Amino acid sequence: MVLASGSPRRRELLSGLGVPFTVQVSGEPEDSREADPERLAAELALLKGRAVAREAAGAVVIAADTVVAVGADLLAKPESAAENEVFLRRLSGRTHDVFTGVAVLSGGSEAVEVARTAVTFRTLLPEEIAFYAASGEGLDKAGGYGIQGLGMALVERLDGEYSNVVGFPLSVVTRLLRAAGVPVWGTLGAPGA
Ligand SMILES: Cc1cn([C@H]2C[C@H](O)[C@@H](COP(=O)(O)OP(=O)(O)OP(=O)(O)O)O2)c(=O)[nH]c1=O
Repeated sequence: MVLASGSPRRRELLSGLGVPFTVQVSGEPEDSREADPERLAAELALLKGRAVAREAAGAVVIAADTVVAVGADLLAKPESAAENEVFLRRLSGRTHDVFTGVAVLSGGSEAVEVARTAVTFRTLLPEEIAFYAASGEGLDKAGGYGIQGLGMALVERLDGEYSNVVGFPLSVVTRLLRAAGVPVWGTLGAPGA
C-alpha cells in the first residue's frame, strides 16, 4: 500500500490500521475549477492518487483531500498569521463544513468517497483570534486550525466523524481499503459491508 500524502496526520492515522505502507508524494500541483466543496474534495483526492498510481504499478494507492467550506466560501491554508486571523473571524460563532475526499486506486480501478463533518466554533474574542493565529498551528491546515491541537479549544460542537476533520475519515478509509483487498485490523470485514 502507498499513501499518496505528505500530511503527517494522515501518516499517523493510517499507521494505526495495522497494514504496512510507504509514502509517495507526486509533487504535481493539484488544480480544479470545481466550486462545490464535496465534489472538489473527491476530485482532488483522485488527482493526487492518480499522480502516484502512475508511478506505483501493482500497489494499492490511497490519497485524500480536505476542503473547509463556510457559507459559499472555501478556506484553504492561510498564508500568514494575518490571513489566519481573517479565517478565524469568519469561523467564529458559526457552523462550517469539513469535507474530506478519500480515493483508493488499485489494479486499474478507482473508488472515491467523501465524508462530511459540521464543526461549530464558539464565539471567539479578538484576543483569542490573535493568540491562536500567532501560535502558527493553523498555517499548514485547511481552514486555518487544527482540531487535534490547540484548535480543539475553538470548537464547541461536532456533527460527524472527528478523524474527517483531521483529514482522514477512518470509517471511509477502512471501507475503501477493505473493498480493495487490504485487511484493515487484520480483516477484510463482512462480505459486501
Ligand atoms: C480542519 C483541519 C485540517 N487539517 C489538515 C488536514 C490536511 O493535512 C490539511 C488539508 O490539506 P490537504 O490539501 O487536504 O492535504 P495536505 O496538503 O496537508 O497533504 P497532501 O496533499 O500531501 O495529502 O489540513 C488538520 O490537520 N486539522 C484540522 O482540524
